[in-house]
Amino acid sequence: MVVLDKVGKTFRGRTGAWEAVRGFSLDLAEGEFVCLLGTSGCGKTTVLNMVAGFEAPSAGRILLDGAPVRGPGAERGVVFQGHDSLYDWLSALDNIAFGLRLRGLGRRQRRERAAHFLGMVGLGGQGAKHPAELSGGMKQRIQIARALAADPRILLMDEPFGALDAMTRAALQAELTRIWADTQKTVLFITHDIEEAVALSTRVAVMTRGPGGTLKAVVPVDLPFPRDRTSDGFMAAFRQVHALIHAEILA
Ligand SMILES: Nc1ncnc2c1ncn2[C@@H]1O[C@H](COP(=O)(O)OP(=O)(O)OP(=O)(O)O)[C@@H](O)[C@H]1O
Repeated sequence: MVVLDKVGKTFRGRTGAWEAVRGFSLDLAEGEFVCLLGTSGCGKTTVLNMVAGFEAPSAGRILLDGAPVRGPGAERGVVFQGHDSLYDWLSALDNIAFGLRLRGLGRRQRRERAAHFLGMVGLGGQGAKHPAELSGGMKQRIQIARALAADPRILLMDEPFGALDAMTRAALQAELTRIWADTQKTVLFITHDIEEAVALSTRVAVMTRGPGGTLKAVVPVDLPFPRDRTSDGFMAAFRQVHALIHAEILA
């Protein structure tokens, strides 16, 4: 479904050129949940932004259903870290419904659809609250609901749970697993957290450290959902990914 073929990205600015990503190749099949893991600054966000169509590769190509990505598109939904992208002056429900206007849905349909996804992220009945009245975890759920309501085939998530406390994070991980199982979306998910990557994904893609970050290894995680984090299989996958990352930290 998504093909990254020897993708590179060099940023050119006042301080000169910076090669963020080099020769990165990875294929995503429909319905897969792939976590992209790597040390800080290795180029994870740059890869995701290129798949999203926010940045153009400087080398290689990115294909979606066989056609080159030329910019953002409705079949790709993006969830960022933090919650700055919510509109403060709109209620939670209206934040979710906002993008649906572009899809030509009537007011009533938009609100019904928004309410459905509000329920899906566990916030049913709280749609009238404004962002200032919501906790960080709730705002993050609204962002996820908004992305899901637009019904993209591909979800691109850049450390969506990075700023959350451990308990909220675990709750949202469980919800995301359930939603993914229900909707069969294809997901590319960035995280720093090895346990999160092993808990959520069907494959963990580990990057080398930057500059010129590239794919180091892919670890398949062939364990049933929801995952038992204390099982031998989970521990074994964790150790495998940990060894790959640790080697990059020491490199
Ligand atoms: N617009 C830009 N202009 C110049 N350099 C950039 C730009 N965006 C990213 N970079 C550089 O590219 C490298 C990779 O950045 P990127 O944000 O992709 O890393 P990351 O792996 O997502 O990091 P983190 O885990 O810390 O968020 C960094 O060295 C960063 O400084």
